[in-house]
Amino acid sequence: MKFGVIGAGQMGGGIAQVAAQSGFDVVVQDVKQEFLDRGRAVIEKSLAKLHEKGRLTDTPDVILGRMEFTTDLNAFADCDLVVEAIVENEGVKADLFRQLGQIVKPDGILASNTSSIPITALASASGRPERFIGMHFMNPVPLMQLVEVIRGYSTSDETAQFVTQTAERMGKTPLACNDFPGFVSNRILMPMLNEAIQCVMEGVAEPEAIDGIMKLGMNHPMGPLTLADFIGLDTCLAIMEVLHRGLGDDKYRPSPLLRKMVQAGLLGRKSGQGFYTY
Ligand SMILES: CC(=O)CC(=O)SCCNC(=O)CCNC(=O)[C@H](O)C(C)(C)COP(=O)(O)OP(=O)(O)OC[C@H]1O[C@@H](n2cnc3c(N)ncnc32)[C@H](O)[C@@H]1OP(=O)(O)O
Ligand SMILES: NC(=O)C1=CN([C@@H]2O[C@H](COP(=O)(O)OP(=O)(O)OC[C@H]3O[C@@H](n4cnc5c(N)ncnc54)[C@H](OP(=O)(O)O)[C@@H]3O)[C@@H](O)[C@H]2O)C=CC1
Repeated sequence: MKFGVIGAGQMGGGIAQVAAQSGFDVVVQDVKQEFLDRGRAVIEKSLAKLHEKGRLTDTPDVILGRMEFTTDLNAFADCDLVVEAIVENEGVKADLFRQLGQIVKPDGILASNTSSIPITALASASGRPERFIGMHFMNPVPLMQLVEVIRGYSTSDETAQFVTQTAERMGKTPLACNDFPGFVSNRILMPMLNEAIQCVMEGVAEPEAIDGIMKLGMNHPMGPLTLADFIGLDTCLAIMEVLHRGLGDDKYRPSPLLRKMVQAGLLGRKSGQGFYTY
């Protein structure tokens, strides 16, 4: 199977890595060579770590040998499945899917790793809504079990079955849900992270204490502010905006502090500064 991934950021890189670990031939595309180089370096580091722990069936070199890195979208022409993992912005994703619908072979399946954006709207933009689906991996992809599989209004049974089986071949556990803003994962997770940010703004406690309370008191593996920094505060804000707009309820209003931090360029781990310094 030929597996395409668009975006060599934290999610795209992880998806491409796990696809190659599973034996698929993988093409990764990003807009600039420097993003591809950075993505490849992250994959190499992750593979080295997994190899050291005896968790790979092939060597990192063999796995990397199945991967091709390119800035050319035409490289997706003969892909059986293309998963998009670019910025969480509906307009930008829709533009990309409009192009991909023209490039990828007619029986190829297109999928979005979006955290929250309506799958049905992206499916319409692609011009092949029956062969379009949400395939939502969790961060960090090499370590997390779940793939949320989201059917759009016109997604065919064959497409859903193919993507479910592909997720299983990647060693993941696919779980199905319907096309509502934020699906299940982020409808439940993101308001909690937003509330933790609101607690910082209102001075309820220091960030370390908020995270410590949720880790020690609720057995969460990461505190909510550490997790928001890890996901990216820009992505968290984009998801809250989709929830707020899409569900029309003020309980999903993004915290003003979250908005302000994104405006200031404090995006969390990826920019070196968020609630913590990296
Ligand atoms: C926003 C969305 O749309 C949806 C989302 O994805 S929301 C985010 C969902 N993800 C989460 O909630 C993650 C919550 N965090 C966790 O589950 C855990 O902290 C974790 C699995 C990330 C890390 O596990 P951990 O037990 O806390 O410990 P940690 O010691 O940091 O890491 C375990 C090992 O994995 C390694 N590791 C971390 N990331 C890795 C990666 N990408 N590849 C390979 N190895 C990795 C670490 O280096 C570490 O190795 P050592 O044991 O040799 O030191
Ligand atoms: N972060 C997370 O925890 C999770 C995120 N997601 C979703 O995955 C997607 C990607 O998120 P994430 O990996 O964190 O983001 P990143 O910012 O790490 O990576 C996005 C990558 O896509 C590139 N890109 C932007 N626009 C285009 C384009 N038009 N064509 C090709 N590449 C492009 C970016 O380049 P540039 O740097 O120039 O913008 C960047 O390299 C989002 O939809 C997000 O909601 C899903 C699950 C978890």
